[in-house]
Amino acid sequence: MGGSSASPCDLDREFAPQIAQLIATPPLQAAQEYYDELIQSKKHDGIRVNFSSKHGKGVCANKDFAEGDLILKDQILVGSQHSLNKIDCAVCSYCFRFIGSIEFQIGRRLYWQSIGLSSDCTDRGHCHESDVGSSASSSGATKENSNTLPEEVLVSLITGDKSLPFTDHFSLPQVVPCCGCEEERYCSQSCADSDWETYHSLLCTGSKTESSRKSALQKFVEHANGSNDIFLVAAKVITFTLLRYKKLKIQSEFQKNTDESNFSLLMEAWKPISMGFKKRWWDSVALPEDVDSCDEDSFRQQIRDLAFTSLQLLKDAIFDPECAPLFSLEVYGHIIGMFELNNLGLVVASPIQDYFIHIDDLPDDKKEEAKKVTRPFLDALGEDYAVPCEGTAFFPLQSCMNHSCCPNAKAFKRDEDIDGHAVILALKPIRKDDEITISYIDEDVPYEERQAQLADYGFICACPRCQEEKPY
Ligand SMILES: C[S@@+](CC[C@H](N)C(=O)[O-])C[C@H]1O[C@@H](n2cnc3c(N)ncnc32)[C@H](O)[C@@H]1O
Repeated sequence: MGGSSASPCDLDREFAPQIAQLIATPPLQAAQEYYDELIQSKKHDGIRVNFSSKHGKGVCANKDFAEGDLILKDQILVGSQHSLNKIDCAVCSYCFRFIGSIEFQIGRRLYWQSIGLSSDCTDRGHCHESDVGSSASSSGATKENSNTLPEEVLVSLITGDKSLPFTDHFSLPQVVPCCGCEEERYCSQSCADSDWETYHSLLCTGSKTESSRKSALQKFVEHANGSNDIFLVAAKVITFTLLRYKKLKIQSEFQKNTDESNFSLLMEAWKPISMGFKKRWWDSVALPEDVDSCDEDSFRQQIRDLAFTSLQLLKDAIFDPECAPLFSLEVYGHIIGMFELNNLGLVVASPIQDYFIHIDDLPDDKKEEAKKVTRPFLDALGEDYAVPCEGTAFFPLQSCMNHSCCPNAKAFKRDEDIDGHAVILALKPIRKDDEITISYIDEDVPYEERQAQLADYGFICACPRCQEEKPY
């Protein structure tokens, strides 16, 4: 679609040349320098980022890897837990580690479940820890009680008054609340400070925030929660850039305050994001199966309108005239497109699973005793008793890895990987200079299905396996 109807956003016209620079693929040399520096600063000496005319960026091995070797632990640049997943998992909003205690995790999940809020419920406007114990406040309840545990038992798990056996083997970091709002919680003061400095000071809806911004932010969040929570992570990209811009501005105080010098600071602040592979969201998203191809234009127009509504709400809250091009629909669409196209799932396994496995593995006498206490909780949690933390994140190096249906590496969390870092392990021996590939999809399905899934990423796979299995 793109060009078939004019953008509803005035900024798209007013700042067209600046926007073109923001969304352009960075020059090869600048990109190479950026990745070389990043790899050096993070000491990922086993890899390098290469550029080819065929698939753009790709990651190559800088040394031999044996099967099972760790290739890379890639730190999130910008990420966010899915809104609905917040009901199931309490994690640090900065590093995505599980926090509190096993009792806290189990208690809050069963509590929300008991009052009808669960991750398959669509109204999640009221899930604050401060509501615990006052179920009348949860007007969003939509589900029958699915466990029979008394509310006071659940509340005492959350408050720490009740403990479960053997949880001391699974201690989690204490909850450090955001100094402003009830939404964000951390595993340490240092994560709280980093989040504040990097994104959250502009997105906090708490007491430190001026009331007009607060209500605008609340409207933005409500719209994202009711439509697509990818807007929340897109907003974080914008605040990440704005806050970097402000820091650079302070550092370069001696420079002239012209539009030109401000824009070059904005380009510098945007640099880590500029490296991500991007396309306009509404142009690149695959047409859902239930949308007829003759309705494609109107489908794409609807997505663009949805993004525009979200952007307007975000602008009401945090618009900064010095960084106006960043608030254009064109840039917003490319940021969202970056998350859609980069295979950027964030997953952290729940410690609840390890806890119940531990109970099951106890010697018989201890096991019986412990199970008498834990069984009702396990039964109430049901089949999905250990939902992992899930979200969307931009990993600067993992996002340079190309896809193969016969990959030589895999994103895989080991027992010790308890935060949001992406962990890439070798699936087979990899020789120095080989390209490192991962699979963006479930590769254990037939050729046609794989190609259909890869349509979401905007390419047709021609890896050795696909060439072999391609029907003539
Ligand atoms: C996560 S990025 C990978 C890095 C990308 N090559 C770049 O230049 O930034 C995903 C995009 O890379 C391209 N890509 C990845 N694997 C590919 C493959 N096997 N064949 C063709 N294009 C591929 C597609 O355009 C895809 O949407």
